[in-house]
Amino acid sequence: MIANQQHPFIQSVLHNQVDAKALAYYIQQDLQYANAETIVQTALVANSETVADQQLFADQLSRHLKSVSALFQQLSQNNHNDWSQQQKATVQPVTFLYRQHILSPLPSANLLAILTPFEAGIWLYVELGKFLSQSDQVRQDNPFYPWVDDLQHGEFAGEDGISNQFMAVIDREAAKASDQQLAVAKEAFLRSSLFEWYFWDAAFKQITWENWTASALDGQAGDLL
Ligand SMILES: Cc1ncc(CO)c(N)n1
Repeated sequence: MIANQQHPFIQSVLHNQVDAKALAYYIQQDLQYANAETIVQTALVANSETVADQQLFADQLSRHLKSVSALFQQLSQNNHNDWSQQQKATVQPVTFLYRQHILSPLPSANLLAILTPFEAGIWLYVELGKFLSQSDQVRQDNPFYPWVDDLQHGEFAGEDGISNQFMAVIDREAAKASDQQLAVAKEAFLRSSLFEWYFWDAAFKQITWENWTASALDGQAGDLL
């Protein structure tokens, strides 16, 4: 989490120096990540054992779909990007890997396994939102302001926010899990935090499959992009 706070992309937000190309890449790739989150949330509904859990996940899925388009339209407008062009971008390498990471536990049909890597991303976003908001440096003229505002005042943060509600489900399910299931869940949580860092990094450098291909094929793969 601290590494995420210190990442140059987040630092550029803090200093109102977000690069327009990095933000455009972030918007397009996060929309693709959000589509994977939609699939994860349908699996959470499908694998719930009570109507109360089904309702929790279905209600959040509905809010997710509303906020995804509202927030990303606002970010696109702030960044002078055409909203109609943002939703059909190629899924780039890091986005591809992170999506696979949150989708991979779906066949397990296990609530703890499916919820943990997905909630880790929400938790990290809430914490980063808090970090940026408490810095008191991100104002309305900052193109990333709607993101910070959404995470602080939206449905995610706070005592009764969805992140805490999902954490409570994780704790409840963890009490019934085997040591091996707990170890897998913990690893999945940490890997999501790592993927979050790489997601900022990919946006900061606008990493594409073309970059990866050139880097691998021209034999100058020195720095891992
Ligand atoms: C990459 C990423 N992680 C977490 C969230 C929170 O839902 C998001 N929208 N995108």
